[in-house]
This record gives sequence, structure tokens and C-alpha cells, in this order.
Amino acid sequence: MGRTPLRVWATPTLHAPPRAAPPQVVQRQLSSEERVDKKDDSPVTVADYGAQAIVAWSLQRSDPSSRLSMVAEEDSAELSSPAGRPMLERITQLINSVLADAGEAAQLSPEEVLGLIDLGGSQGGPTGRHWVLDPIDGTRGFVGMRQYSVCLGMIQDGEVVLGVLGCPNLPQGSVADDDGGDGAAARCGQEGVGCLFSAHRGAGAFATPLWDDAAAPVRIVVADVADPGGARFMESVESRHSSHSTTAAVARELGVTLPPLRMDSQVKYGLLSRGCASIFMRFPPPSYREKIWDHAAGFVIVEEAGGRVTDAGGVRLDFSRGRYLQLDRGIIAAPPALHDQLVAAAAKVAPPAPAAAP
Ligand SMILES: Nc1ncnc2c1ncn2[C@@H]1O[C@H](COP(=O)(O)O)[C@@H](OP(=O)(O)O)[C@H]1O
Ligand SMILES: [Mg+2]
Ligand SMILES: [Mg+2]
Ligand SMILES: [Mg+2]
Repeated sequence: MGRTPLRVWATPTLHAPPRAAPPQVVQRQLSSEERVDKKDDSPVTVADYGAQAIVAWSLQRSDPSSRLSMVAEEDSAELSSPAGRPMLERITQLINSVLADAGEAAQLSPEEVLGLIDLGGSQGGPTGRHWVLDPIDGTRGFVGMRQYSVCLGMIQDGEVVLGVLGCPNLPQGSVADDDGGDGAAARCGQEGVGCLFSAHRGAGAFATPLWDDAAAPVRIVVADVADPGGARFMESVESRHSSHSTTAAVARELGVTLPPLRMDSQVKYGLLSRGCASIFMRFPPPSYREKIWDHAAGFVIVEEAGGRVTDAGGVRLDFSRGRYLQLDRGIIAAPPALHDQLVAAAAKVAPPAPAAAP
């Protein structure tokens, strides 16, 4: 890849603190016309669509000779109708201002933006190369002025081999409880806030300040914690995404005494990889099907930082089966010394549903 797509939104001249960076400006100034609720009742904003189009544009440009396969969250259905036209025009305007600010000559039409968004419709699968994009993960966090991340992974023949997480509101050092809530808004745009996590399979995981192209990436590793008494666990802010009562029960069973650190989005995988917390648990409603873009980038980053990411039954996540993950109950990620204990605790507290009668 000639240029990192996420850097389109992160050149030093554009983003030197204290000036707020474009995604942060969009987050702060988001109006009710700039977000809609999708058919599944989840929100999507001009930033989700804009980031998907701009990453698709950048990936396509980096390798024009090959056909891009991208498994991404958003599609153009809502924007293609007459009712979606004002939002499409706003997205196009945003993209074109980002491109111009980054010194790019290209300017896109609304129709080109629709086409770029729909490049994300690939089904993925066990063979070939597939980019996996969640243009804004944690949209509820984005709308609520909390944490969110831009997540790009690459699958090669069924294995996630590359992952990048852009986390504009995440402090580069230690995090406080309120960084998952009001603290994110208070510290957004300040010096020392904004992290980029990355990993290449076999080459380790790294963190670097998001707005500083000159900063050298620093190798990161998961915390070497074997005693649950000293472990901190992370979960979603949104209890509708992951049951807070189930995670609390598993933590109790395991002997975890510290309260949970609640954060939106895949920043949780970044924090686990950096050793800021040592456990991540996710127990969605039984009928919910997890999507690969919600986990691909974080998965390779945690593994390359020395951690394990499995379903609640201890089976490593499998990204080779298309757009969805097939999971037993939920997701558990931790350093190896804690991981087996967690799976055992989950089996006691939230055992797998009995197999249906034939
Ligand atoms: N009912 C549900 N159960 C579990 N996950 C859900 C859900 N509704 C939405 N999600 C997913 O939870 C993701 C956010 O995770 P988290 O809770 O860790 O912040 C959302 O990503 P998007 O914000 O990209 O849509 C969405 O894919
Ligand atoms: Mg979404
Ligand atoms: Mg997501
Ligand atoms: Mg998303």
C-alpha cells in the first residue's frame, strides 16, 4: 500500500494540536440531519459513510490494477433514495474538503461516492485477499461524544494478516474510567490524545500517536497478569451490545475485584494490546450475529501483542466464513495466563445452550 488510508485524515499540518482534526470536528458538530437510524435500529452518520468512501477510494488508488474486495459495514441503500439525497450531498462535501485539505487534486461526485461505499459489499471468504472495514466502530459512542475507532483489517486466505485501528479520542498514556464517557469529550483534541494501533501478522503490534506522522511506532504487548485479583476487565458501554450482568458474573466467578472499564468500539482491543487492561468480554444477545468488521483489526493486534481472542468456548475466531463470525455465546480476549481461567468461569456462569433436539 503506497499510503495508509487512515492518514488521509491525519496529516500533521491538518491535525497539529490544539486544532481539532476533521473527524473530531464532525463528531462535535454532528447535527440531527447528519445521522439516521438503519433498519436494525442502529445509528449511521455522515462520518461512517464518508470514512467508508474515503478508505475505499484510497485502497483502490493504491492498487488500481487489481479488483478490490472489501467487506465493509455500510451500503448506499439509504443514500440512494430521494430522501437520502441531502445526506449524500453533505457526505460528498465532507469528503471533498478532506481531500482538498490533504492536498489531493481529486474531487468526487455524489454518484462516485455511492459507488465507493458499495465497494464494501464483498462476501469475503476462505480464499484470496479481502479488506475488512468498519468505517466508524462505536457509532453510538461517536454520536454520544465518547470513544470510537476506524478499523481496517486485511484477510489473506482466511487469516487476518493486517490490522489498523485509528482511535481519535483515546489517550496515548494511561486511561481513566471517564475516558469511556464524558472524559472523551473533555480531552478530545488535546495533546497526547489520539492513538493508532497496527499489526502485521508475524511482525508484532505497535502503537503510535495518531496525529504525528513523524513519531516512531512503539511495540506493545499485553499485560503479564495471571492473578485475576489484579486484572481489569473491559466491556461495551452499551448493555444492549453485551450483557453487563453476564460479564459481572463471570468476573465474580473468576475473582476479579476491580470494576469494569467501559469503552465503545475496538479501542478495547487496542487497550488490551497495550496492557491498559487485561480482559475483554463480550456477551451479545443470543440472536445477534457478530460481523467480521467489528473484530478483524483488533483480533490481529491482540494476537500480535501476545494475547488470545476466542469465543466463550475457547475457540479462536475464524474470519474465513464470510461477513459473519460463528461464535459460541460471545468473545473473550486476554493474555494466555488468564484466558483459560476465563473460559472456565464463563462455562460455569453462562454455559452453552443445550443442543436442539434432532
Ligand atoms: N444488539 C447488538 N448486540 C451486539 N452488538 C451490537 C448490537 N447492535 C449493534 N452491535 C454492534 O456493536 C458494535 C459496537 O460495539 P461496542 O459496544 O463494543 O462499542 C456496533 O458497531 P458499529 O458502531 O460499527 O455499528 C455494532 O456492530
Ligand atoms: Mg453500525
Ligand atoms: Mg462496528
Ligand atoms: Mg461501524
